[in-house]
Amino acid sequence: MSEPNLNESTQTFDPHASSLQGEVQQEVLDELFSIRGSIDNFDAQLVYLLAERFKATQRVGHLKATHQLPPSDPNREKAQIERLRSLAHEAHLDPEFAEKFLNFIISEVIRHHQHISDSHKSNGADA
Ligand SMILES: C=C(O[C@@H]1C=C(C(=O)O)C=C[C@H]1O)C(=O)O
Repeated sequence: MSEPNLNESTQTFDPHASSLQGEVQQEVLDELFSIRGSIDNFDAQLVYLLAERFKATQRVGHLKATHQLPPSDPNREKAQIERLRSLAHEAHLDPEFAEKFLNFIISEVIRHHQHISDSHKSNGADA
């Protein structure tokens, strides 16, 4: 996985941005900022993980387009959802949320695959 780098948006990010400044005791804010530091690290990992997942699914999209395969694979999705729900249960994450999250990602992947397939066809690759 590629390493997060310090680009403009990460350099200008203010980890202490808050609507609570001046509203609560400094002690409380300090604890909040400390917890938010972890949240920011998790968010960065999520973005980089998702980017790697999309790189892999793009490869699947090109493979499917080359071999005229459909963008979605409902049986694969069913198996993934069942597995993810079980993992979520083990991890004390709401399985409903895990399923919704995976479906959200998969629907974006299918959209990409449709796009790849359309471009492939309009480039005359299947002629
Ligand atoms: C990536 C694929 O294409 C689609 C997207 C999936 C995903 O994002 O995991 C799973 C199944 C397919 O509907 C695949 O077939 O493996």
